[in-house]
Amino acid sequence: MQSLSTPSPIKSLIRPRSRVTRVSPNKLVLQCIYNSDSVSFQNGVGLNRADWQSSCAILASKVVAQQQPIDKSGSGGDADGVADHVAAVNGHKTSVDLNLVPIEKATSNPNSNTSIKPHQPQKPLTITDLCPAPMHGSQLRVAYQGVPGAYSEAAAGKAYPNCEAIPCDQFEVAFQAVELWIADRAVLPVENSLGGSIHRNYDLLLRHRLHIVGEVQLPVHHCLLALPGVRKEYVKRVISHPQALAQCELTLTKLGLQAAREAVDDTAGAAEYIAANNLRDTAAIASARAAELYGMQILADGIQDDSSNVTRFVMLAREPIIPRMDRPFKTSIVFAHDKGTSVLFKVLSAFAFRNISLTKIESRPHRNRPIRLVDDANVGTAKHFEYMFYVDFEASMAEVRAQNALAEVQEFTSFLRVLGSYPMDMTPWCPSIGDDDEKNPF
Ligand SMILES: O=C(O)C(=O)C[C@]1(C(=O)O)C=C[C@@H](O)C=C1
Repeated sequence: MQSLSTPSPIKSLIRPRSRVTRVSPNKLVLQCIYNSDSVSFQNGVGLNRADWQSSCAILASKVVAQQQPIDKSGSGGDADGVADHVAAVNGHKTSVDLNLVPIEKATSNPNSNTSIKPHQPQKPLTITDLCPAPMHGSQLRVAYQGVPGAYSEAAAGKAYPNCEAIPCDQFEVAFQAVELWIADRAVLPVENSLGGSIHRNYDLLLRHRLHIVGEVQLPVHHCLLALPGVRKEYVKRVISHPQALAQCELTLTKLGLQAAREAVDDTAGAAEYIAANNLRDTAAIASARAAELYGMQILADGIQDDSSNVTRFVMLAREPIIPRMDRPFKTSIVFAHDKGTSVLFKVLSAFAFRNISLTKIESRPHRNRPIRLVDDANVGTAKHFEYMFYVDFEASMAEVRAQNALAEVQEFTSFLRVLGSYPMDMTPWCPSIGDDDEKNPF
């Protein structure tokens, strides 16, 4: 991954949340080259960061004006029959546009670096052209939440080696950066083996229209950082991302720290904050890379409560990938039902009957209708909480059994969306260094 000299993250001033719309490929005017010191747009005009941010806001508002509403007629072209099926289940056949190479627009938009020059020979599209899967190219811009040194930055580098990692100050901004073509992908955490689900990202997956195109699992090895010369006994406060605090809770207690815990936006941001404010009574939980970047010393190494601490990140793109069957795939869906949780057993049985393993199930409040009143003449009125259910299962949407399972699920549910069908992260398991055999599992 290209190393960044600590650029500050994109702030949430980009624009209000994106509507269900799609920016067409010729809106690449929004593509910015984001450097550590200054940012220049494709036309070469140099800008400082403040200019860049306000330019983003202006450009963003232009894009909103130019965006086309989603074609609800179902006439959008999909890459093949499988993608057709996915889109149909999604209930929004809009996203895959075969016109990936805007040939006609080449002459009308000379500034666009994506247009094919008229004299270039035209190569036929191949399966790779249709698949916005990892390009491993140096130009791929990948949005993550946090500042350099955050685990999310490392996850972006693992998912897309040689990418240009773009820091964002909030998860939502990372979604927006992709929707606005400021970034090509976002890499965001969804769950940790100790801390559990990152609920915010589950909610955002539903509110935005990005597609999961991959996953990456990152072993998370935490360090306790303080300014050089600070001893453990001086530490009165430990600050970090809430997930990191949760992942180190037992060890912090064992270290005998008499310190209050305080949550901040990200682990590396905590280190940066201590360094910037010369806080000699405060320590951060963050990575060894954050220590290096912000001139901190490592007071304790490997302080996660379990050496096999791992965070799962999803890779998000504007377009889905075409599901395949030549390697293990996972599919993520979200569904709800008017009649509430009673449908859950039926839905899950659609997978069980086909021998499809579930790898994850999560429920979140149904934002549009959080409470359902159930009247019973004899007993009175009961209030049931309503949920959205998120399920990951081990099959590709290219498999008939997965298509049949989803067809059945669709019958049982009032809402169903396929968030993505994508290759499973099969990288060999390598837990953090350290032996936690003696640690209490509870
Ligand atoms: O704060 C960071 O460094 C992050 O990348 C965020 C985050 C998370 O949200 O879970 C990522 C991995 C670790 O689990 C701890 C924190």
